[in-house]
Amino acid sequence: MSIKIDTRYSSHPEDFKSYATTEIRDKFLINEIFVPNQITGTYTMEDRLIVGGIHPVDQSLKLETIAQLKAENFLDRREIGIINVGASTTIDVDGEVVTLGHKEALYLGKGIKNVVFHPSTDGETLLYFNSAPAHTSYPTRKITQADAEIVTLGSLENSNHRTIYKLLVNSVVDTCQLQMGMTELKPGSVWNTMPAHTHDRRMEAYFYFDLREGNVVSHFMGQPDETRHIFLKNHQAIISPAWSIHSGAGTSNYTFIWGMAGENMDYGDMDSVKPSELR
Ligand SMILES: O=C[C@H](O)[C@@H](O)CC(=O)C(=O)O
Ligand SMILES: [Zn+2]
Repeated sequence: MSIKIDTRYSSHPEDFKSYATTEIRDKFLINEIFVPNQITGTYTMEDRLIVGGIHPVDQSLKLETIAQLKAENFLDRREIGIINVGASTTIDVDGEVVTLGHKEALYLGKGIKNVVFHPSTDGETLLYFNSAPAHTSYPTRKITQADAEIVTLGSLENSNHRTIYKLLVNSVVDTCQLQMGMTELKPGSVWNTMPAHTHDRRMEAYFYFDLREGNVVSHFMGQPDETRHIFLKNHQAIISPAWSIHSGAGTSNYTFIWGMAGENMDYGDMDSVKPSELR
C-alpha cells in the first residue's frame, strides 16, 4: 500500500508572527503519525525532511516510493532513521532480517531498495521515522540503548530533569545529515529543552509519546523574542524551522524523539537562549 503523504511548505519568521492557532496547527503540527496498516509521511520543505510513522497491524508494509521523490525507490537519494516506540519487531532490509527492540534505532542509508516492516508478535508495532536527502551510502546500523551517547540534564527543582539518548549522532553512527535521538523526562519534570535554543544550520522535528491518557504538551515555537504555542497530544509531531525555538511543557512527564536535518553534524551547535530573554 502506498504511503499516505502530506506536503508542507517552509515559512518566513515575519509571516509566522501573524499566524493564529489554526494556521500554526495546519502548517506545523502533524496530527496523525500512526494509522493502522499504513505508512504515513509528511514531506516538509524545511530541509526536505520526511516525518512519519509505520504501523503494521495484521499485514506487512513495504517502504514504497512517493510521487514527490521522482525516484524508483524511496531510498535512492535518501537516508532514513527509524525509532521503535512499540513492541519488538522485525524489518526486512534487502533480504536481511533486523530485529528492532523498544526504543532502539535503525539507520538505513542511500541505495537500499527493499524495506518491509512486519507486525510484531509481542504487541503494537509503532515505528517513527525521519528521512533526509543523502549524498552517499553509509552502512545499515542498529543502535541500542547501550550504543547511545547518554546525558542527563536539568533538575527536579527546575522541572526539567531529563535523560537525552543520542542515537543517530556522529559520535555513534555515520549519517549524511540526519541526527536523531530520544529524551525522557523524569517523573515530576515537565519542561523539555528549557533553556531553549535555535540552530540556524538545522531544522528539527519533535514527536511526543509516552504521554499518559488525558495529558497534553504545550509546545513553544517562534523566534526567541516572538514565541507562540500549540497543544499536542500523545503520538503527534511538530515541525520546527531553523529560526524557531522548540521547547515544551507537559501536564505530566513524557518522552519525545527529536530529529534534525541541515548542515553541521555537531550536535552541540546550538545558540542557547536564556529563559529571561524569551518573549
Ligand atoms: O537540538 C537538540 C534538540 O533540540 C534536543 O536534543 C533537545 C532536547 O532533547 C532537550 O533539551 O530536552
Ligand atoms: Zn534543537
